[in-house]
Amino acid sequence: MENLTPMVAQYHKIKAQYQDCLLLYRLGDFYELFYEDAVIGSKELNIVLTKKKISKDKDIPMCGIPYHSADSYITRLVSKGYKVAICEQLEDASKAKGVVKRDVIRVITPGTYFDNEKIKSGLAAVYKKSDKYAIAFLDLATGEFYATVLNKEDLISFISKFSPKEILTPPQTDISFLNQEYKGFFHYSLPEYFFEKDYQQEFLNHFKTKSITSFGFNHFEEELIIRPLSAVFNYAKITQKSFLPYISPPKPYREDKYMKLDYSTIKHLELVSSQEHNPSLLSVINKAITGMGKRKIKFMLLHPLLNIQEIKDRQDAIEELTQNHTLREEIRQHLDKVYDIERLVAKITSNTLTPKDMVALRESLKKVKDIKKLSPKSKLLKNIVDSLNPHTQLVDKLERYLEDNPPFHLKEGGLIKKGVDERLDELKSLKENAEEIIRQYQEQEREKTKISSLKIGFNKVMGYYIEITKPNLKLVPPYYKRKQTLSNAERFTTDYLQQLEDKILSADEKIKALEYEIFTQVREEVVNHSFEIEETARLLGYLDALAGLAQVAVEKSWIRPQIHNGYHLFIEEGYHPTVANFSKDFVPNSVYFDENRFFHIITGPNMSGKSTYIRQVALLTILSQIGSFIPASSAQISVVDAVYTRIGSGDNLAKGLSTFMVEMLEVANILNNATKNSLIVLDEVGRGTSTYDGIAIAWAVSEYISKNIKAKTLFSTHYHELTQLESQLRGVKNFYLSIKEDQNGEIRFLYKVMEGFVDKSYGIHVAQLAGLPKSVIERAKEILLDLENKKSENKEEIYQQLLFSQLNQPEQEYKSDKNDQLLNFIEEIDIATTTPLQALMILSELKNMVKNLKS
Ligand SMILES: Nc1ncnc2c1ncn2[C@@H]1O[C@H](COP(=O)(O)OP(=O)(O)OP(=O)(O)O)[C@@H](O)[C@H]1O
Repeated sequence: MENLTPMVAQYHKIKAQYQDCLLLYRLGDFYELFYEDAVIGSKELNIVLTKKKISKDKDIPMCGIPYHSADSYITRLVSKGYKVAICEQLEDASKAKGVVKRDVIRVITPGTYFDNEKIKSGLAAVYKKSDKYAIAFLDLATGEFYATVLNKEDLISFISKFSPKEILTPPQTDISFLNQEYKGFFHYSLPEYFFEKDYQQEFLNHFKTKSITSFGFNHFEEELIIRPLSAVFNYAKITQKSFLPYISPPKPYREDKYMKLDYSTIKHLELVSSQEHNPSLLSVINKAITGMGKRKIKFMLLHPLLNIQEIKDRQDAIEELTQNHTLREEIRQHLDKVYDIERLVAKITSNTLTPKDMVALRESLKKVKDIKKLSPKSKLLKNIVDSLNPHTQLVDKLERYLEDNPPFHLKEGGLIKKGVDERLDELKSLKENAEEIIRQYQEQEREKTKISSLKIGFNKVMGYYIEITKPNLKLVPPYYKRKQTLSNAERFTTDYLQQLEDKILSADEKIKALEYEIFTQVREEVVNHSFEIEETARLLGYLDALAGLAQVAVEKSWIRPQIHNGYHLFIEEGYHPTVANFSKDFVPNSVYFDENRFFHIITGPNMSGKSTYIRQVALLTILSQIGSFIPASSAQISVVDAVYTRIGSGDNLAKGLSTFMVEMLEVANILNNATKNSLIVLDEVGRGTSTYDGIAIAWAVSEYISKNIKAKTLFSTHYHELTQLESQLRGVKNFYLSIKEDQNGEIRFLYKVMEGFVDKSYGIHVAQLAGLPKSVIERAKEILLDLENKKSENKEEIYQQLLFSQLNQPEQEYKSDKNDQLLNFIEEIDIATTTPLQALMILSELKNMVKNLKS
């Protein structure tokens, strides 16, 4: 290597250990980036790229960010997926001999950046064995730590529910399928050894256990699950170094406890995030007050329960809170003073805290005592309140020790109250009373010396001194030591004054150091209670979530659905929880599923409310199974094991798959996985291809579900032809969204679901609503009228023939007489009685026939 200055040589040595990171190298008040890092930094942060001279004829690229505002720059880099290594000066630059000692004190990565509340953290490790994926998820900010083994589909859904920012795998593990579904994470590979024996041992040692079965994991999955667990844990430990927050033992994630909600269902039903201006369901029901409560409601929404008793326990709790206003209000008022304890624990244990965080923790824990005074009756609420730990001793100590209004910085003093430490009190009183003490000493010396003009003064150069005017010099006692001679006076000091001066001048520094020491001891004590405090945070979060759901129920007059294990599912006069929120005129609708009517075909013109209705049923079922009340007049909900949806959305192209392919993949997933206890919501399946293919697929899918799966299904469609299934298949029932047509042919949407179907499309009306030019609409109306006025007897026949010729006819036969067929087909068309939709289908078939003929 060329002749490098000692500092550049040090840089190279450190950088070599952090090759995959941008190295922020501390130089005085700046973090500097060099070489390639500087080029990247200046581009990504939009800061000037400069040069640093490292030898007579060599410059290297350099850019710098000020130490005091580094956070915002680091946030930007990390959000873009860079890992940032923070290299600090480890000694006082002014006292260093040679180049200042430096080292990396922490590596900040997208998944481990837990100390910025505006950015979501979350780290996952995935280990693949044959077709199984062991996954561990760790959020350093909130302490969530889960692990499980999943198949590919469930892995996608897990990732979308927990949304980790960083996913770690051994090299060559392909998880690109995740990226196709769920964006928003960075994938890094870790060396194989992170998943192997030594690291596993490190992990077990940390938790002082011999096996992860002690955390509740199954013995037969142990060998697999420990791999991502130890990888994720050791990665956090290695990157965070001494800033690693407290990590509680991992918990098994039991997906079989919860209703299955796959990624597309979560997305299509807009459970936690929505497109455009629609609100998500979460935003409507999330009336929790604390961070813990808000996170708990999100978890509950993404994990509806299957166990009836558990659901009922939640319902009982929410019911009590809706009926007992005082109880609800008191809980919420207490929680209003509770900070995000989980985040506070992370900050305190990782030593990234400010003194204010410690006070915030104290104030939050103090509220537990008040909450424990409440006496709810329902089992779950009682359990929560009884299990809450008031942390009496710790709170007392924090109360006795911590000042109520400490400064922002740890080393500025002002942290510890009086009465905690004698030395500290003495120092403080010395500092506060310095003037008085000096005045008293001056008084004392005046009396002793009989010099009434004796004066004690202070300046920065001399410190404290006793000033005696020239005429009085003869009275100066022998223990006075001369310090300075002025023209008309002399200045002295005494041993006592010297001691006082030392004490007073060093008191401030000593106070700060002593306060910091005491504060650190108190912090240690909090760290030792981390596990119990996190448990308290979780219980408060649960209480907050239940009180929040009760608040929604009261504000919106929602009712308690009856939950049962049978098959039927009735919702009377249900509302869509998010759409109805914004529309005063929302029309309620009912749904009624039982063994004889479980497959509902919903027809109706565009914009008549089909999609809203079928989503509403799914959302109300999900809400019921999280234990929430729902917007309806009454409801009986059978526990469903999964909600599947096939609802078109515009963002599929990003996956590189055609819309139709995505549609079919989703349908395949449903047909392969749904059971009789599932709820399936299909919105216009088959629309993405030619009309005939579409009808054929929709028809066959309906047959398959109603004959083989028998799941409760809502199928909205524009293919009126499907309504014929009602007479052919058991369980199939037709419904339509009604509209009203006045004498002038104007229509009004009534949004009411009725039994049966209407064989009219109203396409022109919707076109009119959409703002097509008036002349086009008028002309279309004329043509339609003309067509409708003429009748045909064999219209249905032709149509049936058209429909089934493709479904039933052997291909060979079809080809042999295609010429004749085409001619017959055209001859048999009765234009007068063909509806616009049928006309379109006929046109499409004609095109197909001509294409066939040509080929
Ligand atoms: N029950 C209701 N009461 C009042 N307004 C409703 C109701 N249901 C739906 N709407 C309103 O009607 C509009 C259209 O609803 P929706 O998208 O469900 O219709 P659609 O029949 O599925 O339409 P398309 O067939 O074009 O997809 C929405 O903007 C919605 O706000």
